[in-house]
Amino acid sequence: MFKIVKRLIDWTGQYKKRIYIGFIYAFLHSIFTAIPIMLATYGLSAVLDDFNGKSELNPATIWLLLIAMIVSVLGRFLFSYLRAITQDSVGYEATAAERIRLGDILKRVSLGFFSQNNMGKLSSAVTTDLSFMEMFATNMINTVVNGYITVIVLILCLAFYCPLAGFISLIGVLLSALFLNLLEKHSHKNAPVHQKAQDDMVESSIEYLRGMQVVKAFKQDGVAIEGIRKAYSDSKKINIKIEKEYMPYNCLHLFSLKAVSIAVVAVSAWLTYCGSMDLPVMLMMDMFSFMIFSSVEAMNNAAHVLEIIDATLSKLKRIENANVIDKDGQDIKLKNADIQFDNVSFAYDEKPVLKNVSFQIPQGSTTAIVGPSGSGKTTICNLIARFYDVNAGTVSVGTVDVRRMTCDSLLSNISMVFQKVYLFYDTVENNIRFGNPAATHEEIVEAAKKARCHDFIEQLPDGYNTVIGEGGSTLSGGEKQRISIARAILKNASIVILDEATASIDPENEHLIQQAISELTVGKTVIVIAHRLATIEHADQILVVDAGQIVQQGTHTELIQQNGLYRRFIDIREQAEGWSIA
Ligand SMILES: Nc1ncnc2c1ncn2[C@@H]1O[C@H](COP(=O)(O)OP(=O)(O)OP(=O)(O)O)[C@@H](O)[C@H]1O
Repeated sequence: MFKIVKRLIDWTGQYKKRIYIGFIYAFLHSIFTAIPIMLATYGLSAVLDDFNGKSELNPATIWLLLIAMIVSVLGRFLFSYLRAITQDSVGYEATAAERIRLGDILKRVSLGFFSQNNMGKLSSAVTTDLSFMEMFATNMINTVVNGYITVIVLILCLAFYCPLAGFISLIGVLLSALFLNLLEKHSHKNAPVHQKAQDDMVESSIEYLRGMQVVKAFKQDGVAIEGIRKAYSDSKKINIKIEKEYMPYNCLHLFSLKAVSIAVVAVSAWLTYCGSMDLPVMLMMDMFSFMIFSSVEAMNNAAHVLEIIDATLSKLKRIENANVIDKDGQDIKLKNADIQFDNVSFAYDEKPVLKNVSFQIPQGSTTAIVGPSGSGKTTICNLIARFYDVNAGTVSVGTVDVRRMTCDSLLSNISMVFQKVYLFYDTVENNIRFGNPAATHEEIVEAAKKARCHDFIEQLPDGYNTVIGEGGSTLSGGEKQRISIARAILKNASIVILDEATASIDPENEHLIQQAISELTVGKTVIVIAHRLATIEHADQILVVDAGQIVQQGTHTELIQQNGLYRRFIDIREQAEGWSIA
């Protein structure tokens, strides 16, 4: 238990000092808890001695005792308050710091990390797991450490009056610690199972909500909800099993404490009966015996919760230890926006995708990438942005190997417009500002005008302050696309990577999107995964990708004359668009 508490204290990092100062306040609080009882005992003895004629009671002594009792009760509240304000907010602060740390790490890992780690696990780590830490981290430190500080102080006070009672109490605490240890062993075994059930529940719920459109369209709610039902039922079964296993040790722990309380009462009564203990001291012992263990009684929950915290800390550590791809990277200011692939080979895990790919893209030119589905077009773009690291060869941007740069410094040179646009649950203005957090309202409006979205934004109920549904659910596909272009325009990066929409967009929307793209790409180095004939035809260079290799490279005029994949591709596109090249 103390090992986990130590781990928890280390986790609080820069706030550790406040936890230790809190322990001092907890110690003083315990002393001030014992003092009023001891003063009351002294007062009662003095009253009884006076009553029995042994010694005369001085009224000043009574007043002094009363004042001392008031001071010690006030002291008790003061130190309780000081401990709370010093320790209790540490959980919130350490959790906030951990959230920022994880966010920063997840931003810098390879995208492959997200395929290897399921979303349920990652989502519950940054949501439920950290909320759990937020609520229980300092609470548990307080329960365990401050609880034992209190019990030790009270046992010492007890031993001062009656060493035998102090010794019995110590045995009680040791016995309870033994049962807590057994309880902990069970919780240790169950904590990862409990956590997995929790992750499965989060993952199946996310999956169900994400796939709601498909569920509705195919009327398959029964099939879709099957996974959730199983996850919820497994979690229920595991929690009941944990509870059942926990009960016997919990009962033994509480029984040992209660039995010792009764033993202390019995010993003090017997000693009083034999004449070796005064009546007031016996009353004090009885009082102590019922309050001495209250701080240790709650340890059963702490032992169980600490095991879950231990498993959570291990999970957070695994994420923190994820391979950050730019840990040796430097902030480099690029001299130009040339892009170069030298013999690049790349595989997703074991699956080879690109083989010895080499090409050059001069600054300010437009390169169209075409090829069959699954040939590796998106992968090439992902490697320019270093979403993954190459297995062999070099990707250079501005003549610098991308591995020499930090992700932030590389990506500050690149704007990406994806087919699948993601908008955040936030205002339209903040969604556009994502391209440049320092942008003013006027700059945002300017970018929105260039991206042809100003007019429809003005029509929204709160204009630029309208909150967009999660993922952009309250906007049309074309509107979302133009907002993402406005973001890219605002970023004003020298390299633009575009994935042209394949889904059919109505002519009006397509026209507006093309105008927005023209505004975005003017004077930039452009790499476009092209589907429209007009884009392909006007490109300075076309890369034809097939099965992870560049099979043809040149301008439209050069490639159309060759009897290769490009010619066949153009024939198909012409038929699809109803075009004909003379
Ligand atoms: N994250 C991933 N993990 C494993 N394999 C992947 C991953 N992403 C893509 N692939 C595989 O790599 C290959 C190339 O994919 P890529 O997305 O680059 O093709 P593409 O040419 O852009 O296809 P499309 O035109 O259909 O978008 C495909 O076989 C695909 O299944």
